[in-house]
Amino acid sequence: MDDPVLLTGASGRVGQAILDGIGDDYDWRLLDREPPTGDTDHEFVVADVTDEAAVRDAVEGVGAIVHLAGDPRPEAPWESVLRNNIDGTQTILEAAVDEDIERFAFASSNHAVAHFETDREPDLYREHDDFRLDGTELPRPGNLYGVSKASGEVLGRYYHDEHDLSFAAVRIGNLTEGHPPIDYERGQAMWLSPRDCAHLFDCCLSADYGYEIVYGISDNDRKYYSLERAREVLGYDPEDNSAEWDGDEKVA
Ligand SMILES: NC(=O)C1=CN([C@@H]2O[C@H](COP(=O)(O)OP(=O)(O)OC[C@H]3O[C@@H](n4cnc5c(N)ncnc54)[C@H](O)[C@@H]3O)[C@@H](O)[C@H]2O)C=CC1
Ligand SMILES: O=C1O[C@H](COP(=O)(O)O)[C@@H](O)[C@H](O)[C@H]1O
Repeated sequence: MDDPVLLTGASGRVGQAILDGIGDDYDWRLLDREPPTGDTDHEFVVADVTDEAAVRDAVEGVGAIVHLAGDPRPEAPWESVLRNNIDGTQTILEAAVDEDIERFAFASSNHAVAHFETDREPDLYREHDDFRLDGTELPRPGNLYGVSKASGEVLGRYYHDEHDLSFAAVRIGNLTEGHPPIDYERGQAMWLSPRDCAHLFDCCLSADYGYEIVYGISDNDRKYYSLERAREVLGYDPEDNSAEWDGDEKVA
């Protein structure tokens, strides 16, 4: 990718994991509504993703977009997810197709499919259980935040079908600063390490695809999300496994 890549929500946890991992590999244009707290090596746009004029300026000249900006709280109220997550995503997508960008990677979430866990927990969190979601299932959100993430996936489907935009939704599990403790079974099953996160979004920026929904977790022994589609289409090859960690400590 020779053209700049726009990274929205760049100041957050996922944005920082991506920049820590592949910050030197692309010409980044960062966007966040909060100004950077320290020095940054990259161009930084302070803007809200619902501000259409600012978004159009930010998208000008970029070849791809990694769209992370939004309200990440599972308990976020409707007003917030409607504005920040749904309207913000539509604003960026509309600008993206007008700019004819090549690839669009979207931070979706495990919360878009949380109700598949209902009636299956805790068994599905355990190694012996072979239940897997593979990205072909319809959403079953567990909260309004999950509804907003499912809406982002559907918006991507529309912009792909209508405008031929390459769109990859990554249903991120749980990228935590301190790794989930070994006895938090759900967290262990959903863990995405910072380096696997950076690698996965790198794949989204380099692979050829049309419309994809993939799961964003590490290669955990416990899992109920399949990694097959991410491996096959994007070339995702995760290095980490939550079973080898307890909190910040490597135990295997
Ligand atoms: N951290 C995780 O484990 C997971 C994160 N995600 C998704 O990944 C994305 C990033 O999440 P985190 O980095 O964890 O959240 P975060 O809260 O650390 O970062 C989000 C960033 O987006 C910015 N932002 C929020 N609304 C904005 C707006 N309207 N305009 C411009 N900037 C805005 C915030 O200022 C913040 O810097 C979110 O969309 C979240 O839903 C999905 C699943 C799991
Ligand atoms: O989508 C998200 O999911 C992670 C994990 O959620 P949890 O409810 O299983 O802990 C969450 O940490 C993150 O804030 C959210 O954006």
